[in-house]
Amino acid sequence: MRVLVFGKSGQVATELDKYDETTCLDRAAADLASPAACAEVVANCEADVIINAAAYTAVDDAESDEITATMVNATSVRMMAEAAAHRDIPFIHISTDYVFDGSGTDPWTTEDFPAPLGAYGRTKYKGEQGIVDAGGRYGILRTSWVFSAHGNNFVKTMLRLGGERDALSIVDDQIGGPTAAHDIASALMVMAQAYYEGMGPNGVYHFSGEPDASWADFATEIFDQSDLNVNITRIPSEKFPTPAPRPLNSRMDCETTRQTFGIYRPNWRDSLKIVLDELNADKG
Ligand SMILES: NC(=O)C1=CN([C@@H]2O[C@H](COP(=O)(O)OP(=O)(O)OC[C@H]3O[C@@H](n4cnc5c(N)ncnc54)[C@H](OP(=O)(O)O)[C@@H]3O)[C@@H](O)[C@H]2O)C=CC1
Ligand SMILES: Cc1cn([C@H]2C[C@H](O)[C@@H](COP(=O)(O)OP(=O)(O)O[C@H]3O[C@@H](C)C(=O)[C@@H](O)[C@H]3O)O2)c(=O)[nH]c1=O
Repeated sequence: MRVLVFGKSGQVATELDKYDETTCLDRAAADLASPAACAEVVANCEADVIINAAAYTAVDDAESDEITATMVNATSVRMMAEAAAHRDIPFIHISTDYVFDGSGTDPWTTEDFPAPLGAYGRTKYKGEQGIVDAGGRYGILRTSWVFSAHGNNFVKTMLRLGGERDALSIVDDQIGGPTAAHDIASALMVMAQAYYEGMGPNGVYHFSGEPDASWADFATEIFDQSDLNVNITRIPSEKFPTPAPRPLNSRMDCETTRQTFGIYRPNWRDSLKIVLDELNADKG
């Protein structure tokens, strides 16, 4: 199986790059700000499966730059999916909990209707719709709160801030599943194999680490596992204003993913240990 990955240096793409089956394209090889050029890459590629791991992920910046975010997260995605459909190549894409409005406390199922609160979520939802409209074979994996030893993420922000300060205020009313990039890559490769064998049904799938937690719970575990002594004040979202509103309820029901692909929710505390070990090994 030959898997062509859009994105190379991102958190998930860095983990996908570790698999023998993958070839990863960086921005120079495929710039998602140029949709026609990306569609051309798909039209001419030699791949059995495509995974798109590139995206405009700066949630707050997207509020003031929705045009670029739309180009990268929606227009290019639609055109790449159309080119893949034309050649009958399965197209696997990653989406986000931020397509939901965060209401209620029940885990979101794949049947629930997205209603994004901000520009990033809006552009990601448009990307999903473009893939469905393209009419080819596809799998969309919605995940949440991604962390890894590479790139920008909450774990690395906490380690940096925890090294500078002895007290932090962290939001405690947004609840979701922290998910390690290496677990997402593993799930994507299981899906890729299924689609390659003609067995993966088209659809949207949910995948997040368990148990569900607040950002404050996540920060507490990061500091515990790192032996950093930081006093955490648990605050409501309104005490931490950001340009983009975040959903309060990001819980995701991952049952269909388990039933369809045999992919289980990973325990994020175990995965965090692996990531912290990797960061420590990089330091030493
Ligand atoms: N991060 C998270 O918490 C979550 C992410 N997701 C989704 O998971 C997927 C992977 O995210 P993650 O690995 O965290 O992403 P990162 O933010 O770590 O990396 C984004 C990647 O996209 C690339 N990229 C951005 N703009 C362009 C462009 N115009 N052309 C080509 N490449 C571009 C970046 O390239 P470069 O290095 O050149 O900038 C980088 O490789 C995305 O679809 C994201 O929406 C879903 C839920 C949570
Ligand atoms: C730095 C910091 C953040 N926070 C809060 C703000 C926010 O509600 C929460 C997480 O902040 P971040 O900006 O790191 O995370 P954010 O960029 O919102 O992360 C999101 O990224 C996109 C790409 C996704 O798809 C989502 O699933 C999600 O992972 O933590 C604090 O409460 N205190 C702090 O000191």
